[in-house]
Amino acid sequence: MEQLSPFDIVLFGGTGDLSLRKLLPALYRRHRAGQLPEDGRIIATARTPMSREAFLDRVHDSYRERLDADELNETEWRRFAERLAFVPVDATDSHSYAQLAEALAGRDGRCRVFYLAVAPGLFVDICRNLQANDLVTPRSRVVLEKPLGHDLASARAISEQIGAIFPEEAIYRIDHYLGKETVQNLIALRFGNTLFEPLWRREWVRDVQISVAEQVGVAGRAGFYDRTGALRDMVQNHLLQLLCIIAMEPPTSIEADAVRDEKLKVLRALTRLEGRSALQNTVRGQYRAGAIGGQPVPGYLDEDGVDEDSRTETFVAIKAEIANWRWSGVPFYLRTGKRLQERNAEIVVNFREVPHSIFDVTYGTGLPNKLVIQLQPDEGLRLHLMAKARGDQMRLRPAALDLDFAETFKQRQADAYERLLMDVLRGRLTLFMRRDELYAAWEWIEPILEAWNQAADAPKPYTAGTWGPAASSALLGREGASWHEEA
Ligand SMILES: NC(=O)C1=CN([C@@H]2O[C@H](COP(=O)(O)OP(=O)(O)OC[C@H]3O[C@@H](n4cnc5c(N)ncnc54)[C@H](OP(=O)(O)O)[C@@H]3O)[C@@H](O)[C@H]2O)C=CC1
Ligand SMILES: O=C1O[C@H](COP(=O)(O)O)[C@@H](O)[C@H](O)[C@H]1O
Repeated sequence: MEQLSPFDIVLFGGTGDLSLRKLLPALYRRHRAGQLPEDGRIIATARTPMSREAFLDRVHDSYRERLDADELNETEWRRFAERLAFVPVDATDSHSYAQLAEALAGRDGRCRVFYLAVAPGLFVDICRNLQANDLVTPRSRVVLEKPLGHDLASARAISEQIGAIFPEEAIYRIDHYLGKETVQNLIALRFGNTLFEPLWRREWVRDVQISVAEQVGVAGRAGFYDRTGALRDMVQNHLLQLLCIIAMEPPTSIEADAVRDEKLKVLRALTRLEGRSALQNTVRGQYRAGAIGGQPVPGYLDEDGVDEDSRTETFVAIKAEIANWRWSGVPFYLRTGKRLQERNAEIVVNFREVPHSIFDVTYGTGLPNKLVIQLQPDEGLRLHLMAKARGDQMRLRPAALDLDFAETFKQRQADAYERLLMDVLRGRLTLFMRRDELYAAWEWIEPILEAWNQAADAPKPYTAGTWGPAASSALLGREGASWHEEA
């Protein structure tokens, strides 16, 4: 295991939901695994003043709530707590950085990470105030949480202002989907094997489906979500990044820019959906009251903090196309939504039918060959094939080759944030978005948003606990396809 050099992580938003639920548990787990150097420190900041003891109590309480009993070892917790400090900072007030400057004094030579787990409206203020207080050292890095902007103009404004303070190679734009183990396995599958590459193209692939279904609703973030919607919250970042990994050309190496160059080409090759074509190739939905797992759930418009006339989409389905030699004419269907029937994220590559069948009878429906890459809740790969059914007749039936990662590797599955935080500390940018990728993603998303804004209709209602509006199935149905739904 590569040794990390001593570091100081300054966690802005250190008392927020993301820090308590994801970031601080991720750091604790890596501490427990012995992967953090002795002198790695974490300085949490937030606007509300509190003592270090009160902060530690809050973190400990949240660990008790969230970590498995066997993970929260009290001796390890006490050792981990020695790394933690708390300093109140009002991000918008340059004078309030004095105490932080004191905590960092004499530590300029160490790796310094500013993790901005705060609303993006504070990003520029924080970076400017860090600079004004001489806290940005040559070994500093800044981690930016999503959403990076609300549209192309705001993404550019944030990026340019932060880019005036931190060089591009010190900016880590997080997309936690890239930290998911299966997404990296997809890179391994594509570029560590010769098997798939000859088939990975328009001649053999009928369509690709990328689907991220959630059972949760707005989960206490209604204020943010109602201004954002599913297209900005999930498609602009997570789904487009998955699409890039699936569709990109083989990079020359696993180095950051080699991979990011290829992802950028995919984003730039996406056929623009605007005006009528945006309306024809997308479906927007909004959930109504229903039931999930037998429990009644309210409709979106009844959620606390949601405008009663809201037209915000909680579901999106899109037929996208990539205009290049490899993928021309292959639909990439994207789908994501809240309050759907199951929590399930998967990528399905549907291969074409055999050009001529020599068999009289086939069992099963759908295409005979598909590769299903399961991201969550379980991680795995399943290759669907046709095989002969037992018996005297030559009858085919579907069969599958299964690779269950948990079973195969028998190691604890690391949370995406663990991997990404370690990459920040190691200075590895491969799994982070570059500025031009961010712009290219917004350039594709923006015309869709404009078309929706100009459309007279509202998002199509769907009942919570279903797979979204009927129009989502119709989007594929009109081309003789259907969403992959495995029993
Ligand atoms: N929560 C999640 O699951 C995810 C969140 N994100 C992104 O991460 C960021 C943080 O989200 P989340 O943790 O949910 O937000 P929360 O509202 O839970 O937390 C916000 C944090 O920011 C601090 N803060 C707010 N204003 C200031 C200020 N003026 N100066 C200093 N600190 C301030 C708050 O401290 P105080 O209360 O003392 O003001 C609090 O610690 C957002 O950009 C969000 O979009 C991204 C993906 C998932
Ligand atoms: O970024 C976000 O992601 C989560 C879904 O992440 P997952 O790892 O649980 O699949 C989503 O719920 C949230 O709205 C969005 O901001």
